[in-house]
Amino acid sequence: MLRLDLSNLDSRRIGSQGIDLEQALRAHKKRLEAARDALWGRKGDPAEFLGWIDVPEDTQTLRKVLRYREANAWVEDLVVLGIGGSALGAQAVNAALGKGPVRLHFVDNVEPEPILELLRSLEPRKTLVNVISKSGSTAETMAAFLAFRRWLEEALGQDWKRHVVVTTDPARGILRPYAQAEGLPAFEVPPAVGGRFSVTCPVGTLPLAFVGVDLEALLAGCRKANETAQAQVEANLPAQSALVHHLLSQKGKSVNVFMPYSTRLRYLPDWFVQLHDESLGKAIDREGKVVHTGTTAVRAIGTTDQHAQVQLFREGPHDKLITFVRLEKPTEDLKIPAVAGLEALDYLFGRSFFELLDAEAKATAHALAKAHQPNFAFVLERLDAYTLGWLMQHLMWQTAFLGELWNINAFDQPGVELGKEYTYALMGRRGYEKLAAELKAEGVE
Ligand SMILES: O=P(O)(O)OC[C@H]1O[C@H](O)[C@H](O)[C@@H](O)[C@@H]1O
Repeated sequence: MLRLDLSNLDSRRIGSQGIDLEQALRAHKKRLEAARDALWGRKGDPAEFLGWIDVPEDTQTLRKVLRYREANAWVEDLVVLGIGGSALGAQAVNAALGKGPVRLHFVDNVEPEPILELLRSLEPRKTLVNVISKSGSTAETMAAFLAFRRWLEEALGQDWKRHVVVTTDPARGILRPYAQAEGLPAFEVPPAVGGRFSVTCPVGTLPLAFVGVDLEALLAGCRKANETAQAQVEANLPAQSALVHHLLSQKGKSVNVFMPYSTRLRYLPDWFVQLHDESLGKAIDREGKVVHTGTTAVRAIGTTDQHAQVQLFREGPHDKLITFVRLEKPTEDLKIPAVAGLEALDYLFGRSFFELLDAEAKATAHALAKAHQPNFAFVLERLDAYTLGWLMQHLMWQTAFLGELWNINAFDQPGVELGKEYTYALMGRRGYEKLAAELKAEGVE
């Protein structure tokens, strides 16, 4: 179960910084319905990159993933080589729900020391490498693959092939033909699913199958989010949270703090930051007009960041919308014991850690509201696969709705290309000689 707690956005509570949600829903009903119908209507067109809506229905692929996991019971360490959308979703779900027995490692940077440290800690015979790249061309992932493939081959000879599994586009890029030529097992990233929307396809499900996540439940939660995204505006949770973002951005809230009260959800903000920022930070709208849309998502974790960032959230610039994720029930709880001689702490004696966590979440949200800082919460009944799947698919929908409201393409990322090309030029890639010369003339070499 997932619900929205919008009480700290209410203009009756926080004044002009807030909104009257009921009135806003009425006023924007037509627009939200048009957005909803446009998204559902375009779903079948691969060029629209809305394939993530239907992926949770694909039980056949899930079965294939689960069969692969069963056939590879020897794996003790699974190394994911992937970056951005090819790593962040699985990383977030693993931290929240992964229970082993396999140890999952993510290589999503090219800093040599951590890669060497990981390589030195692994036993090649017990290690499976999952190289994940939709494009099959991302420099960081490919560099890591070259290194891990060599490491496996040096240790295992021709048997290295049993230790690599590829996840990539069914046709495009260099990984697919390479997997075919070498006879490597390979899973697909559906062409109409962008990386940051891919956690429910084998990009996410394959690594998560090795750490015992209930994938059936995760996908069922995603389907529940789809159901709400189809509903009338009054029951359409993604349309509502998107509207909140839209209206608050119009009130100058250009920063979007995403703050789960959960250490288990510590990587969810990283996943959300990519989803939100890459999708919505756009220079040009669908009509070709210069717009520079976007709000900047910021990571925070409660209670930890109460002691680091909340001072700014409360008293700093009024440029923020704060999104909390709160749990209603713990999976397990721990009593705080009474200790003689420390009676000053008797307000804690006999209470539980979850009670304290919950009190801090509510207290902080209320204290922010008192300072007229708008905030709202996704309230999860508990942290399980179904609810997390629901939340993640909800956030994908929220992003898609915002793309519609802002009339931008939420599914491309043209702004990251030039940096990649400069990298190729600096690395001396064939075909980039002219750009390298330009960079040199500009003092970059
Ligand atoms: O899966 P890949 O093609 O390797 O892409 C990995 C990531 O890199 C790119 O630069 C994009 O900005 C991201 O949206 C993408 O998730």
